[in-house]
Amino acid sequence: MTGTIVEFDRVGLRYGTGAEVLRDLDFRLNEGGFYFLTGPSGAGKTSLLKLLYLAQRPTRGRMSLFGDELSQASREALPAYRRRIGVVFQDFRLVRHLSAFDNVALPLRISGRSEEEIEGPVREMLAWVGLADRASARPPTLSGGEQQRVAIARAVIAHPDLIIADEPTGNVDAAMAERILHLLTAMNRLGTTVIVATHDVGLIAATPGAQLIRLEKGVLVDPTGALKHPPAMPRAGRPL
Ligand SMILES: Nc1ncnc2c1ncn2[C@@H]1O[C@H](COP(=O)(O)OP(=O)(O)OP(=O)(O)O)[C@@H](O)[C@H]1O
Repeated sequence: MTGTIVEFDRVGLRYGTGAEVLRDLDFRLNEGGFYFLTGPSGAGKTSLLKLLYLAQRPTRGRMSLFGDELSQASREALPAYRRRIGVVFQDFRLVRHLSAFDNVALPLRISGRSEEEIEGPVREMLAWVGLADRASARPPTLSGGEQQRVAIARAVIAHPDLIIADEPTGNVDAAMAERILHLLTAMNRLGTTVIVATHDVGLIAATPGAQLIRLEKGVLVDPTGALKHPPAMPRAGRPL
């Protein structure tokens, strides 16, 4: 896989009339790549992910997704692109009145799959994230870590072309973090491009094939070469 799935060309983002929180972002993500997005709190990681999952438009520059230039695309054009993306939000964003099963089933239902095609994969995915016995529970009755696992299952169930995960292991223990990473790397091996924002050095160290993108105060610290010549992987224990 050698195609470009994401391309940013001097992209900037500001909220309202504030200062730019992202500046001059110039980078590419290759189809089938596994990327970690790191940087201090407030550096702009979530903002960059919001651009990628089309919840924010760049205020400057050009951005392409799946080969199409989208900075000026109409609002009506965006849902078709969003359906190709699985997102794990930092705050989960589960549908409160739906069970864990129905939350995970949502992307399959949206894509028109029959109930027979949905039942097995959803049960299997819930079992994988350790929630087989919580299938009928609604999000408000689940712990933060359980909600996070439902959110991850929902993001990957329909085998999207791109998975975007914002701190996907922030609320789970080390064993579950390893399981989640395994799930993401398995999806990646099947061809899905994965980008994970994280402060978790252990997660990065456990993913030798991944590339690092680092943001500091809204700019890529290696804007020209971060991805063409990725920096060395950090050693466990070194702060990100
Ligand atoms: N909706 C918003 N309106 C105004 N400013 C915002 C908004 N969202 C984020 N910001 C600002 O943009 C900057 C980058 O925030 P962002 O959440 O992208 O950082 P982050 O790197 O994801 O941080 P963390 O690691 O703490 O999640 C911060 O200064 C933040 O206050």
